[in-house]
Amino acid sequence: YPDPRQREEFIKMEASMRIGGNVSLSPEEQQLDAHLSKLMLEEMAREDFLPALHFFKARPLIRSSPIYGLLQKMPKGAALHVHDFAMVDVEWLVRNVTYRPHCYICYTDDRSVRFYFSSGLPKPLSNCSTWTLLEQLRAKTVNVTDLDDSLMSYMTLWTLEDPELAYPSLTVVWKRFEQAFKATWGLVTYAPVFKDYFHEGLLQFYRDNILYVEVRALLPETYELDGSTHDTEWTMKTYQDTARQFVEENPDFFGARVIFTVNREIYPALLTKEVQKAMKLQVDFPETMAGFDLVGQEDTGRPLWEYKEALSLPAAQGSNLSYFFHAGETDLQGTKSDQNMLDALLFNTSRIGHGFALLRHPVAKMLSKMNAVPLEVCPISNQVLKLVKDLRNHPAAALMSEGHPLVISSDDPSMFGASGLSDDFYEAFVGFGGLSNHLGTLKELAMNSIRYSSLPPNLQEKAMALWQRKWNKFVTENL
Ligand SMILES: O=c1[nH]cnc2c1ncn2[C@@H]1O[C@H](CO)[C@@H](O)[C@H]1O
Repeated sequence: YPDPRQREEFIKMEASMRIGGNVSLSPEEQQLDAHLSKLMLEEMAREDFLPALHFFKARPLIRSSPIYGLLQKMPKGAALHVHDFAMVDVEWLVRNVTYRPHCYICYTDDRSVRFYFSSGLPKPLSNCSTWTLLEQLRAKTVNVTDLDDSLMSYMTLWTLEDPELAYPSLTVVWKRFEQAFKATWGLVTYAPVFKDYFHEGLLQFYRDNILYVEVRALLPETYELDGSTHDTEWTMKTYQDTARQFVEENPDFFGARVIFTVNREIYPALLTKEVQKAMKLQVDFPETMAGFDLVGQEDTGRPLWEYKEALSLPAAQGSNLSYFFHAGETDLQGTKSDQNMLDALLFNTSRIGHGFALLRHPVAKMLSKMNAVPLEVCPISNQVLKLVKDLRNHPAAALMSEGHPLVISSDDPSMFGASGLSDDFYEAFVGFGGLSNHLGTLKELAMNSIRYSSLPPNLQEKAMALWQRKWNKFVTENL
């Protein structure tokens, strides 16, 4: 006959192992927590459990849920995993950016679009129609709203169609995903737009109650109307200036740092130059440069190990360049890329982007836990990019239950129709634990995002103090 006291102890033990399991709550926090539990019960009693639905179908229901309302108001800390050109909703790109003068458009053979700002007719692109000035196209168009809606649809995966029909396979969804970035490219690399885009991106995160952002950035050349270009340093400096300006305008925001990224299609011999560039940026922009990463589809890209020579340079040269590798964003087991998490850890990565495959790699999992190398978990991204259907089955649900270090982020909110971090927090909070989660979970997730940021210790302390003030205010205002 089982001993009921021992049973009680085991249950407590599990609860305390969870993320947030040991966070102590003030009387006010306990009151809010009780309210939150009631809301969670209601959420779980719904006929459709929202994290089990595809986000494209769940979004309107999520947005009207009281839990979402709270999560939106909650100070969520930092967004540590977001990509440069997927921060701002596409509505802003179309309604603001494409209405600026000198904006040309062409339609590609594979049903996408390209944009380019130019004082004269741009040079023709292969596999693209002739360039048309958007202003003229709109003047000739009867239903401009339809035209604008169609422009938006090229720059996001978000659709009202059945997502399973629109994106039947991983290959298809990734192709459309990269197409959407290409469609965005000519708008966001136009120098005047580049600045405004980042400012708007910070604003959208700030409005979602996030106080600090780390951007994965390709740092491309940007161009002007006359076709002249600016180099990587310009791009980096513009990030720095824009972040500083934003903090001046909004003193309760903590700023932004940049993780320089290169696509993992690059030839290994060519990565050396990129890593050297990263080391130089680290010296020239110590305030803003956070580190280096490789991006793009992991299954089809080169495994990290093929880049080992280039990636060994910083240590050999005494550079303090940090790594923030994407790794384990794959479903394929036993492939070369399936070792990326281990290799990321061997290269001393500061965090792991995704780590979706971690449960299948006990050694990598142990190293990540022992060395406190957190995963950047992006629930909606993993669902839309077809790694998991029902978010209750996301590996992070298990990892959260055993207190594995992780943070929640949104990856590419504009691509998925998400906004800031709130949608991903909803999926994580409700989907990865249901009633086992509580206010302590949310508190620890938010604190993790500051603790595991690339900010130096003295700034981390300041950011944490700022977050704590906001948190206390949030708690008292929502009792
Ligand atoms: O979830 C992701 N995994 C890997 N790469 C990504 C993800 N999201 C975006 N990018 C990469 O970042 C570039 C834009 O900066 C995109 O072109 C894409 O290759």
